[in-house]
Amino acid sequence: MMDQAPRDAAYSSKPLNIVADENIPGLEDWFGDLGNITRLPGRTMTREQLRDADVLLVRSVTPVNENLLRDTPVRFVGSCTIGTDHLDTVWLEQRGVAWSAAPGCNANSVVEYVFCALAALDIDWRDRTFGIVGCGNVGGLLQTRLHQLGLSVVVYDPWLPDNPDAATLETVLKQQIVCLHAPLVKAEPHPSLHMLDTAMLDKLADDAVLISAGRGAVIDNNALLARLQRNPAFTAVLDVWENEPDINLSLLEQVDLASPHIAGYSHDGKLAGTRMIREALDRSPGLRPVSASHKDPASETKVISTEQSGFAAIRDLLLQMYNPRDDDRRLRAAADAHKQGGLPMAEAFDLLRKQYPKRLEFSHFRASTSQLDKSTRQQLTALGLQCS
Ligand SMILES: NC(=O)c1ccc[n+]([C@@H]2O[C@H](COP(=O)([O-])OP(=O)(O)OC[C@H]3O[C@@H](n4cnc5c(N)ncnc54)[C@H](O)[C@@H]3O)[C@@H](O)[C@H]2O)c1
Ligand SMILES: O=C(O)[C@H](O)[C@H](O)COP(=O)(O)O
Repeated sequence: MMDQAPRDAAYSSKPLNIVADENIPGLEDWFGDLGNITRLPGRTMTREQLRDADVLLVRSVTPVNENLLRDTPVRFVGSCTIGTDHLDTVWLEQRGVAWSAAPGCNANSVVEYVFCALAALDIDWRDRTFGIVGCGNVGGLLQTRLHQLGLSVVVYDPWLPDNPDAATLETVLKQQIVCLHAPLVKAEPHPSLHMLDTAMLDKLADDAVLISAGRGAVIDNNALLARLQRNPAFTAVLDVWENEPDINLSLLEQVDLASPHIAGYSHDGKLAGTRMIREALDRSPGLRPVSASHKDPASETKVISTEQSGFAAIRDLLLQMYNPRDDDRRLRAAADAHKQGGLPMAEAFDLLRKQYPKRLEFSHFRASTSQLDKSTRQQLTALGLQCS
């Protein structure tokens, strides 16, 4: 991350021309006071569209590199995402273009997705062992939650050898539930591209559950397809895919729970990304600090309850808040429609993401739990629900 002075000093005294991905929520609230905002589809942005832009705001689908920015006046690039693999940060820094991503903005959303995915598959995690690959904001938060739930977890993160749960990749892959939260890294010394190839996938037990919510290409998708065809009892949950948005439809048929890269798409996580980029821009020397007229929307609280007890109660409450089966159903329906001559799959995948329903994080819910036993209430609290 680099907060560096833009080269044009006059830049700070005039309204900014902001070009932004049309799928960034809260743009007007967080950037409207700075100048003009032009909204464009992120996937197809061109250099020509940036010829008058001072600020470029993107999501993960826009490769930001010399090809896009050469000879443009862009002096600040903000990506309202955790991932940065779409940014050529070396080129940006060489050119003195300030940039920022939004570390951790939707980490909580991804962790909630993991528990809801297990609930949707009716997998009682309370007697399973967990392995986490990549232990940053997402993996680290999942690790903390698992500790709070009193569960056993080992983690593989080559940059964090002192993590108290550190283990080899092989050991992590032998756990009953394996969660992938590594970024896509192509460079040595620790590339993650196809880190799970045929040999590594074979380390997973036949009845393992593999949840992938980092970046698609961390798993060799053809190797995963072969493993699933060989061993249908193996459970795969895929939120991220190789070659998004043009995903492998044979793989989609084989996975147990599928979604169009929306693990981080809670309303809270998306808005946090927008806010963090505004804050980064305000810290950027030479850009005008403006009186903040924007504010976070009032928080909503919804009351939920259940007739169930024990794990069934936890499962029921989680799925009332967010049921990944709905995402799975929509993605499979889009694939079926495509096969019958509907939209190209890549367009359908992007449309599902663009039209994603508003999803609130657990903290917005109060569970009416007086009839539940103490241990169940403690687990719900550890998962982040308010209990009454
Ligand atoms: N599915 C989604 O909606 C969604 C949402 C948020 C983030 N993500 C992806 O998840 C990734 C992780 O998010 P984060 O917030 O934890 O990022 P982070 O940068 O906080 O942490 C990433 C961790 O991965 C580790 N790492 C790097 N190379 C590795 C390797 N080869 N093997 C194992 N670990 C490695 C790093 O040391 C770091 O601790 C992001 O980079 C992003 O690509 C996906
Ligand atoms: O890196 C991230 O923050 C997530 O993968 C994010 O949810 C990606 O969403 P997108 O930018 O593709 O809309």
